[in-house]
Amino acid sequence: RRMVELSKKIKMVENIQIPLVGHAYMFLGSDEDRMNVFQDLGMKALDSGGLMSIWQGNRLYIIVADPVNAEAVTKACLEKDYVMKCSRLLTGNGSVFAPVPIWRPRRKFLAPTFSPKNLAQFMNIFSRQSTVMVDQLQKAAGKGTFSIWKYITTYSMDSVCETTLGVRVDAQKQYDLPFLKAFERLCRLDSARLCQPWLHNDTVYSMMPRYTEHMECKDTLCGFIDKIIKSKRQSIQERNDENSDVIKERTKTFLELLIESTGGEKGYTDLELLEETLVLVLAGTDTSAVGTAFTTVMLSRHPDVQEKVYKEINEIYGDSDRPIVTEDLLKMKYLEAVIRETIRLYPPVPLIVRRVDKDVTLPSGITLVKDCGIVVCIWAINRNPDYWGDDALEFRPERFLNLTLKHPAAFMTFSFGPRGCIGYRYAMISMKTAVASIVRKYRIMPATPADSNGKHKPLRVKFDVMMKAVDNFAVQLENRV
Ligand code: HEM
Repeated sequence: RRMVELSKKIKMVENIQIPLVGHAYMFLGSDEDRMNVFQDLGMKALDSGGLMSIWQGNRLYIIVADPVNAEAVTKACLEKDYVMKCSRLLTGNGSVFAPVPIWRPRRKFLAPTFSPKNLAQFMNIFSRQSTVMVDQLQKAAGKGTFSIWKYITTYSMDSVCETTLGVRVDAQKQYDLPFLKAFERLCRLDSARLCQPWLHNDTVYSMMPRYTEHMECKDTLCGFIDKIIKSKRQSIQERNDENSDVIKERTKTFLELLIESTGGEKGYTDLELLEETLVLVLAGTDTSAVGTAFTTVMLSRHPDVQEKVYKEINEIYGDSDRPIVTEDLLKMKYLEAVIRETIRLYPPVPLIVRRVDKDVTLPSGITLVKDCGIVVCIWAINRNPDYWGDDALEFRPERFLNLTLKHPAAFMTFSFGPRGCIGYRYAMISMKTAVASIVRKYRIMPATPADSNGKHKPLRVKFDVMMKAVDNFAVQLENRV
């Protein structure tokens, strides 16, 4: 009843409401249809002052498209929505989807492992893996249109596995490893389940044939990581026995940092380590890969911007083919602006869903009642003309040079508040290294040429756990000489 009263205070989406279903039917259709619905709802929320409401079955969801309300809800509503419980089948109590009492101490242990000092020691890994990616891309250079996604996502997977677990999975060279296949399949199964409300119930899902497949893939993935955890514990023990300072100074993976920061043998159990490292592999791989892939597409469509990026890189390296180091990344200010502008317009995670666990009064005076859901529409907030100007929909990287945000939550790509992305610095290092390595060697060209006015058709996007390009990030490459 309180939700019904609230729904009268916030503009409701105009589509017909079906008894018991509400507006849930709007999300049926293809991945592209679903993304179009999210975009449309976000833009309508913008038009109605930043908030909009929608019924999913018997629950009211509030769509938030302005940074003032987004800041308030991302700080006050830390519980993930019930719909996210589906993903716990894979990540258990891993921090990304865990209930607040479990998440809070875990975030405390995880946060220091992402310190700039720890991240800087990973630079040689990103650099080496990006060299492998550039070599692999040679197969596609000069051969017309192709999808760059496979190359970028395997670069990301190799980097994340090496920095998190300390293993070289060589995904860039061998695509058919059981671990990789299980990872890919699980992402698809999870995404399909999230978008089909009738599969949300655990009992119903456990009776479906796809549940068996889900659990088989989970066993493959977890078995692989569990073996690594056990052997890492063993080698840390051996190193401690040796007491060698030289060895202690080498690169420490997230797994080792977590074992240490939680108190070694007396700290996290193997299960807790498994859940947290699995979260890092899942949250860190495709997110950064999508950001990198969208950036290559934007560079292909904006040759003037690409030339500026190339010039900046050329000033750093000239004719040298030395590897990229941390200091180089600090000099790539324009490239950083290009990546930020890309992920403003094309945020890899276009929305987040939270649950109101106790009444929350928004700055506008509206009180969100316990148990309603909140969809923070990152897509729309990042395009809000009140905060980005009349050219909010245009790709203009210059806006990020010396930018002071009009509101701290106006750029929402990495979310906001205590539960925002912990890996944003890591992601920026990974994306900058990847894009710089590609532009250093290749000229990126669009899949199809621009029209006579130099304009391209709008980029078509779909919702597939993350937001991706419908054409799977098609571009062309040409060697720079
Ligand atoms: C462009 C790349 C990335 C984007 C756009 C992104 C986006 C996000 C967003 C939107 C959230 C917040 C969800 C919420 O507020 O409910 C999040 C959470 C998280 N991200 Fe990222 N992420 C990226 C890269 C990474 C990387 C590289 C890692 C780790 C290596 C990572 C680890 C995490 C973790 C662990 C959380 C959960 C935080 C918590 O609940 O305390 N992310 N990310």
